[in-house]
Amino acid sequence: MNRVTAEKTEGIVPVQEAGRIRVQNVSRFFLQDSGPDVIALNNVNLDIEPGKFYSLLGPSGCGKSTLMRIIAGLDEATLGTITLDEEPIRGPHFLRGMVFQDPTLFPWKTIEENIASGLEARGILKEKKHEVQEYIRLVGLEGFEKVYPHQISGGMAQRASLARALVNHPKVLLMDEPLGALDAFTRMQMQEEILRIWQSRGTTIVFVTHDIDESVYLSDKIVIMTPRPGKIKEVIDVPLGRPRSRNHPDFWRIRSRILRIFGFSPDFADSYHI
Ligand SMILES: Nc1ncnc2c1ncn2[C@@H]1O[C@H](COP(=O)(O)OP(=O)(O)OP(=O)(O)O)[C@@H](O)[C@H]1O
Repeated sequence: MNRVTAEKTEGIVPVQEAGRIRVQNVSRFFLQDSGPDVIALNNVNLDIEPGKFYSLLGPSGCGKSTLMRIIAGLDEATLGTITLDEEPIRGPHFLRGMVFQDPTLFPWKTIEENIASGLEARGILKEKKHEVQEYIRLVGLEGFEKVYPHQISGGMAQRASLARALVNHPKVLLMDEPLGALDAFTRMQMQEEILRIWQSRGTTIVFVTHDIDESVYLSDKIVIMTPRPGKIKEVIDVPLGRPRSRNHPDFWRIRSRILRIFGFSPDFADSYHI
């Protein structure tokens, strides 16, 4: 453990055991009054191993958010089942923490109150209040406890929404394009932060992105999805150690393989967003 990790994770209560998600024969159809019905997901099967970092990668409309919303319990599959540790998913639950592209903080609450809101909703804020400060420290927001969301940057707001999910000790953290709205510099900083927190907490992560390099940099496994109908084309292993170098030949090999799967030439160097 490096010095920063040791400093920032010290005092944090032990993590829940990481969860296993099984997606079995899941389809989601959207019936339209006019125009053809949409097959957002078509017979998707995926076994998400506990404690691993998964990315869902694919172009717009391939069903990434739909799959995340069903895992989160915010939407229901038309066909098939999804389980967390063998328990069927029925509705949202704090054991499946969610972070969206828009940090969705309550504007009238301070950062501290926002992070505490999940505990408050579960009626356990009184006994767990000390943990709020621990998570504020874990995500690097010390000194910003009493400020309101409009007073902080997008990156800081995303840290707050990450802390709000983590304070509930989720078994799984679902992150739907959490870095999509950030500038390139903040985005790279946040990639490091997410890795640091994931490595210290051990939670299973499912992370949606359009960015091939981001998926190779972060993930243990990359789930490649394709649209019309939305389905999984391939699950790619990323057998690279950490920390990773974006310039390492093995990094480039995986990146090139993904570009080829999407039908791009591997020397299509500048446009790695799909
Ligand atoms: N509520 C809805 N009603 C009708 N169609 C929908 C609905 N939600 C999603 N869809 C359609 O389902 C398909 C998959 O959408 P989804 O948002 O899951 O894709 P995505 O891969 O997350 O896209 P993006 O990267 O642009 O967010 C798209 O064709 C979308 O238009």
